[in-house]
Amino acid sequence: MSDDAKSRPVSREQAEEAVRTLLLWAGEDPTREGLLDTPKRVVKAYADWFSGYDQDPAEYLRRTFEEVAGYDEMIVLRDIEFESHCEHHMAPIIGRAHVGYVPTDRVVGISKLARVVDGFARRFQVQEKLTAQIAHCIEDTLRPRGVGVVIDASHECMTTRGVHKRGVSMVTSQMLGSFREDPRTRSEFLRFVGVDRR
Ligand SMILES: Nc1nc2c(ncn2[C@@H]2O[C@H](COP(=O)(O)OP(=O)(O)OP(=O)(O)O)[C@@H](O)[C@H]2O)c(=O)[nH]1
Ligand SMILES: [Zn+2]
Repeated sequence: MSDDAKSRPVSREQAEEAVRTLLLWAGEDPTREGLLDTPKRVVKAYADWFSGYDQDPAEYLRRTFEEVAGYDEMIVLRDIEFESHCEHHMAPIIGRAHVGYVPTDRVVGISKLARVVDGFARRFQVQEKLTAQIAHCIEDTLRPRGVGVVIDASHECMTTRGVHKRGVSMVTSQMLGSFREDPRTRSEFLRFVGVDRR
């Protein structure tokens, strides 16, 4: 959500006005000194948290390494910390993603997998959708033998409000190709990721 984004149906000023409305609704006085810059700060924070709408995560996977083209074993990036927001309450989802794939001919720089996670996480999300989007993006772009994504995250809409259950985390997975069809590949990935450690 960059400042100069042209396709937004509302302006930054309108977004700031909406924050002022929420402050009023909560019982605050948005004209008191401590809150004067708050709408501006909130909109700036949103621009950061929701910057994923300005990104096409598939673009991060376009540059592949020829030098490792012969490598055909599993590659796993685990413990990728991310922050997202649930689309139901706009509350934070804080967690870790684990991403693995077995390449055919396309291998990417490992940081790009983390960029794909962030590109989808920095949107309003449902964890199942986030998990599937990451896996399908890698499948569609790299055409690997298989891909697996596991996400372990806590939802603040469940910890700071509603049922108030702290320490609960939600685990989701999306396995495609050999990760779905071959039980050995699937269990190798889950062993690498170690989601059963604790
Ligand atoms: N499956 C799934 N559910 C989610 C996710 N994020 C939030 N939720 C749930 O979405 C549901 C929304 O339920 P509603 O009954 O419409 O909303 P609510 O009255 O605020 O529900 P409570 O959270 O139970 O107070 C809640 O059960 C949330 O826990 C997610 O990523 N995946
Ligand atoms: Zn929620």
